[in-house]
Amino acid sequence: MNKKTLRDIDVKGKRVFCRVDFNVPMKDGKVTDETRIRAALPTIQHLVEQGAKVILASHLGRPKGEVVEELRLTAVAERLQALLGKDVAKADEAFGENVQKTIDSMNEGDVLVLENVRFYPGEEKNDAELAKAFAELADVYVNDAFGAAHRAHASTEGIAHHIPAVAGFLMEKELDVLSKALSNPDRPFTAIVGGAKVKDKIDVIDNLLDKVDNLIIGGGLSYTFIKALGHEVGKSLLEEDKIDLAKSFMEKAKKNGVNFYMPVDVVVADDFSNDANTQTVSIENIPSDWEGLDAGPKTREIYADVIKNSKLVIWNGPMGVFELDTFANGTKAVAEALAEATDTYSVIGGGDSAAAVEKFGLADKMSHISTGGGASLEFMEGKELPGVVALNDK
Ligand SMILES: Nc1ncnc2c1ncn2[C@@H]1O[C@H](COP(=O)(O)OP(=O)(O)OP(=O)(O)O)[C@@H](O)[C@H]1O
Ligand SMILES: O=C(O)[C@H](O)COP(=O)(O)O
Repeated sequence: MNKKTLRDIDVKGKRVFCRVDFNVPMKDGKVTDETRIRAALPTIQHLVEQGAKVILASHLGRPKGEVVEELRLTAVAERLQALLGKDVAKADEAFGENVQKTIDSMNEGDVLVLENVRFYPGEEKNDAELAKAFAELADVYVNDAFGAAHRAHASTEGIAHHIPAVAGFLMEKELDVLSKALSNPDRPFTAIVGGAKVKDKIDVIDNLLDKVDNLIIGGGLSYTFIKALGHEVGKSLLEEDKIDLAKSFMEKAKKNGVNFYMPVDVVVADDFSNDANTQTVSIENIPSDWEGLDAGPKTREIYADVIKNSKLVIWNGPMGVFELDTFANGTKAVAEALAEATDTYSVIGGGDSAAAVEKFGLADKMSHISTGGGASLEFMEGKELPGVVALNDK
């Protein structure tokens, strides 16, 4: 990586403003998935061990510049305290006089969690004054929030222009894995793109077609491709205005010598529910009143074979409506094939695909599960991440 990291600086006795992504799922005031907190531990532990005064900042949810009681970071700070096994203080604001006083009284190795940075309208606007106010709290800025690196906000981008700014260990690892995958991949290299809409995946499919050996299309976006082949898709998800684009992707695959895989059979249902009537049909025979919600058994077998014969697989987006058990088999087949393919390096692109492998209990069998949904997608699209660009060059 051409950016400075924690390894390049001495933090002893320094006040370190460390941006993390503690945007974790919550229910009834409790953290329901602490993956992102755990992922930030190596950086936090390093800062503690090196004797820094550790000031942690994060957003939680989308409070839109206002204080939303349920989106305070108090429960998150409690989880962090339990995971770190040491006291973690929590401020009720993210900058200002009170916060300054708390920081003045910190000792080396102390940890403080600031309040949700999105309680302030200036955060998402990347307001220069707010960025300066954050910077005044600290001597050094560490960005470990890969999941928020695609956002140019005051605590992810603006602050980096005021004090020395480096990447944390999680940020470094995420960028290393994803850049190696895209710039110097082990081959055969397979990308699996699923999820709901073609429109959200246009740039990622386009960019991947220049890099991969195999492209697998699945999930709701398959139906626009099935329609592009001239078949009817019944009540399945279809983006009429993207049919020509789907055709152009198939042509680009051919031109680039990329093996293009899409479903050959699908599971259709008469209702969007677990108790729906279902049948498996080939893509030429989707009944007009039914909706395709999962990959069929032949498709699953083909996808599993491609995966097992790959050296590197990156996966973004589920193969069906995996949240409903009746339609989870396609997504599960992909997750299981990745788990069984021990010679294959698997990169799960955050978001729903990460939730799916968790749900199937296969998370520990994957080589790398990104903590970034939107961020990993934008990276795979070939876009620069503002939170990374703003860091100091090596
Ligand atoms: N055949 C289908 N019909 C309708 N919805 C589908 C189908 N297959 C998958 N989905 C839904 O797609 C949703 C996820 O797709 P979406 O494009 O929103 O995000 P994603 O691809 O998971 O992106 P990320 O992984 O970055 O969060 C899931 O909720 C899943 O139920
Ligand atoms: O959950 C995420 O993808 C990140 O924390 C970014 O959150 P955002 O989409 O609300 O900016």
